[in-house]
This record gives sequence, C-alpha cells and structure tokens, in this order.
Amino acid sequence: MTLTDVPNTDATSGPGRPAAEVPHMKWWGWGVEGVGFHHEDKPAFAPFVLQAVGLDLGTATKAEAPSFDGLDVAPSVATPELLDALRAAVGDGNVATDDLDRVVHAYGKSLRDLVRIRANAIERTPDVVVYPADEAEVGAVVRAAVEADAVLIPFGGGSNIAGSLEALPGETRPVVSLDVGRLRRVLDLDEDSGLARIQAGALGPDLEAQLNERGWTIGHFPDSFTHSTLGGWIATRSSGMQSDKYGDIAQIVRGLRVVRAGGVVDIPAIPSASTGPSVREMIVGSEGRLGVITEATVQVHRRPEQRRINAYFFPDWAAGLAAMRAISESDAALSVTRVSDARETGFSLATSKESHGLSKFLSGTALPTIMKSKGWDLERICLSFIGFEGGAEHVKRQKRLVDAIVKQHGGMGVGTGPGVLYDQKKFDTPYLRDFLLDHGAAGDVSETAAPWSKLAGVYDGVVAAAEAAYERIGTKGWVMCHLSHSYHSGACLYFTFAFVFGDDPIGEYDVVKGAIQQAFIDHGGTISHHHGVGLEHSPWLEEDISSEGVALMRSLFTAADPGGNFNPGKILG
Ligand SMILES: Cc1cc2nc3c(=O)[nH]c(=O)nc-3n(C[C@H](O)[C@H](O)[C@H](O)COP(=O)(O)OP(=O)(O)OC[C@H]3O[C@@H](n4cnc5c(N)ncnc54)[C@H](O)[C@@H]3O)c2cc1C
Repeated sequence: MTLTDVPNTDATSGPGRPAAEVPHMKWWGWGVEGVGFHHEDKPAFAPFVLQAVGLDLGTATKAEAPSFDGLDVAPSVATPELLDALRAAVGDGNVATDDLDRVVHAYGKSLRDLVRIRANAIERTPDVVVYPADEAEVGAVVRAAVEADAVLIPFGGGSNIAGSLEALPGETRPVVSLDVGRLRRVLDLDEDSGLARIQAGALGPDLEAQLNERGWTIGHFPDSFTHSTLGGWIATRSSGMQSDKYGDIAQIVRGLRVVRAGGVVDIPAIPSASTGPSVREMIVGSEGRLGVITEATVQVHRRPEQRRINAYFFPDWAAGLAAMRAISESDAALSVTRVSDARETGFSLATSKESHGLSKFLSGTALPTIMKSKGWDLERICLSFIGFEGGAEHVKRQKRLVDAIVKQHGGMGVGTGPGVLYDQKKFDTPYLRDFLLDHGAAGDVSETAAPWSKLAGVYDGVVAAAEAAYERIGTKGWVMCHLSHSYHSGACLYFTFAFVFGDDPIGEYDVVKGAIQQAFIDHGGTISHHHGVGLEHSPWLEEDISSEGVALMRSLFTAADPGGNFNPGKILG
C-alpha cells in the first residue's frame, strides 16, 4: 500500500487558513460577485423567453441589486457563555457574529431561499458562525453546542436547494452554524486501492486540483461543483454529471469520520462488508442530523487518457428515451448519457452564442436539411450528449457501440463540437436563476428517478401537472426536461420550470413545485434523485418510503440526537 501525503497546493490556504479566507457565494444569489448571466451575445434568448413565459426582456424592468444595508437581521441570541465556549474551542478570530456572516449562513440557494432573502424576509438567522480548523476543534464545538442546548447546523458550500440549512423559524435556542471551510485538504492518497482521504470542507475545484496534481480524479461533477463541498455532497446524497462511470457520491464514498457529541464515528474504507445495516449509508444523506462529517475516504480514478462528449440528435423524445435504455442494457461503459426533450433542446439552441453556438452549428450546416429529408419535425428534435472516457481503444469501441444504438433508434451523430460547448457552459447555467429573479420570474428545478418502464409515464404526468398548475395560478409557464444518470433499472429525469411571478411569489412557486413533486409520487418516481430532502421535499417523504420507513428514520434521529441539537427538522419536516 502506498500512503502518501499530498502536498498542500496553496500554502496560504492550507490547514488553519483564517476564517476570513473561507470563500462564500454572494449573500443574495449564486456564485461570486461580479459574475452573472447576460444575453447580449445570445440573440435567440430574448425571443425564446417571450415565447416561453411571456416575459419581454426588451421592456421588463430589472430589479436593483439587493442592498445589504436594507436587510433586517435579528440580533444574535447566542449567550456570552456559549460564545466563550466556542472561542475557547476554535480561537477568537474564528467565531463570527457579524450580520454578513450570519446572513450568508442562513440559507442555501433554493428559489425559496433567494426570494426570501431578496424580499428582506429572513425567518431565522444563525446566531453565530464558527470555523474550526480540524477534527479536534469540531469536537470541541459540538460539545459546547450540545452542552448549551444550542442547535448546530453544519455548513459546506451553502449550495443546497432543498431547505437543508435553515434553522426552523420558531427556533428559540441559539443557532450555531459550523462552517467546515477550513478543512479543505486531500490528506492521503492510496494509489494501490484508488482511495483518497479528503477533508469534508474541500470545495469541488480545490479537491479536484489537489488530486489532478497527482494524476487522479474523483469523477464527481455536480452542476454546483464550483461552490459545493465533499461533506455537503455526502450529506445530501449528491450525484454528478459523470455518475454513469464514477457512481453517485453514495458509491464514491467508502470511509467516513463523523463527529458526534459522544465521540467520532470511524467507518473504514472497506470495499464491501456484511456488518449489519450500513452505518456509512445512514450518514450518507443525513443532512447534518447525525453529526459533522470531518473527512471521507473516497474512490478516485487515474485521469483518463481521453475524455470526449459527443452530441446526437433524435427525431423525438420517445426515440431518445428508448436509445438511452438500450445503451444502459448494452455493453457500453460510458461516463455521461443524457438526452433533452424538445423544449430543452429549444432552450439549448436559444442560449447558444451566435458566433459559435449550437444554433450556428445547426444553421451553418446542412443538418436541418438532412433532418427534414428524414421526415423529422424540427420542433420535436431532441439533443443528446454521450460521454466517453478511458484509453483510446476503449473510447473507440464504446463510440462504435453507441453509434450503432443511436442509428437503430433513428438518431444521428453530430460530432464533438456541441459537446465541447456543453462542457464549457455547464457551470455557468446556474447564474440564469438570478437573472430571471432580477426580471420578476422564477426558474427552478425538480428531479426524480424511476424504473425504465415508468419513465415515459413520469414525464407525461409531470408535464401535465405543471401545465395544470400554471393554469391554476393564471400564468404562462414553461417546463422542460432531460434524462441523465442512467442505471441498470432506470434513470433520473431532471425538470426545469419557469414562470413570471404574480403577487405571491412563494405561494405560486409552491403550487407549481408541489404539483411536480406530487406527480413524481403519483407516477412511480422518487421525490428526489440527488437534491436531498431538507424541508422542501419532506412533505412527500412518507408517500415515498412509507410511514414505517419514516418511523424507522425518526427512531434513528431521536435515539442518535435525543436533545434535537443536530440540524433539527430536516428530512422529516
Ligand atoms: C445551481 C445548482 C445546481 C446544482 N446541481 C447539482 C447537481 O448537479 N448534483 C447534485 O447532487 N446537487 C446539485 N445541486 C444541489 C447542491 O449543490 C448539493 O445538494 C450539494 O451536495 C450541497 O453541498 P454543499 O457543500 O453546498 O452543502 P450545504 O448546502 O452547505 O449543506 C447541505 C446539507 O448538508 C449538510 N452538511 C454540509 N456539510 C456537512 C458536513 N461536513 N457534515 C455534516 N453535514 C453537512 C448541511 O447541514 C445541510 O443539511 C445544485 C444546486 C444548485 C443551486
């Protein structure tokens, strides 16, 4: 076994970097200050938005940038004794009670979070934020919080969209947000086993850079990769866009260290074990309710010799779905299988840049003519991306297998050009939500997974439910979908919906989001494939895993945390 210490890639931000250097997203939106979505170079975007949701970007008023000074932040109720204990645990400079730090840690980035924060309607702000430097300090914080009967909420990147971070509105106990951002190092790399020990607060790009330096990758790339952490991925059962090859985080994480009031849960990284119900699995998806994850040992892979994403078109959604199912049944071993419905295909064309986008790709070639000559209706075509990774021979063989399946299903390949664009754009799309909010519109997502036999029914049911919901709230709305993350028995369907707000943004959002979630259940899907449960999805948990399933989970949380100190209310509502 080769256990090697990976050198710190950045001496100024190694262990013990001060709290002030832990990066955070904008308090009011996605990503970093100064970066946002704009459409000046995307001529098809404004007409698309007008047609999809009736929003005229030519005349719509853009909201002023939210002002922090205008926010009402309730005073901290952390007692002097608690603050003293926390300062003793992590040092004076790593305990924050200023309003900005407290607001940054109040919510994740769900639409509900963004609407509330922009409307100066924060319901409960944490009273204090602490930044421990190592596991021993995490232990001291946990003990101080439990002794003071405070609520302790672990904070990773703050990117969740399920209401997993907020303290309950009526919480009267002091609320401590434990930010793991100083724990960001790859500690060991076992090259014989393909296992890396990584601290839980490492953000995606940080941990990937440390692994890449040694020629390895974790292979986990959620769309929120740039602003989410290893601990957050584990605590929410996250899934990345290359999960077809690397697995969801539940498969990637093998070993764990979790700090609880009584001590540390230490799960070694064993490839498979039959030691009763899996404690590892209990921690994965626990959303901070069972303790603070300080580090995980994860499967890592040597960086592939080749990595490419090819684009394909199908004449319609049914053909695209059938091809994805056939691929999952075949011998093909791929990294990405994704197909968009016709609406999402239209959206992709509309958000392409004129100079080198998908629209140019389509209009500047003979493709539309070829499609029409095949009898395709261009309003119904579906764009697909398939990812290939590995040695040159492997990639060549997989590509041959996929090409044959695509052909059998009436599709056609269009090369790697659009795939390169998809790869480059994938982490920018999240900024679009803030742009829509600036213009009085909602854009959000809901995702599910279902067996292959039920996917078409789930899709039809969700589209019908969303359209009925738009009718109920009296607005013109949009819903689009893609299939991604294929498994032997089924796949994930990822829906994006948008509409212009009326007088009651959260009430209207609840009608649409609720209708989509209920349709998942009614048609045989789950309430969440990779966004966790939090508060947002908890109303449907019983219908998803049965009342006995919920009772079992409740017994676990109550027994493990009798004082209800660890992120209470999440998952079970
Ligand atoms: C635009 C956008 C795109 C997204 N795309 C994806 C995607 O492709 N795939 C995907 O899976 N998700 C996606 N998400 C959701 C989100 O990024 C994930 O849920 C992510 O795993 C959260 O990680 P985080 O570090 O930001 O955790 P946070 O948001 O900080 O926390 C989430 C939950 O985990 C708990 N937690 C965090 N760290 C720890 C720890 N160390 N110990 C114990 N509990 C902890 C928190 O208490 C909270 O309950 C997306 C979100 C947005 C806004």
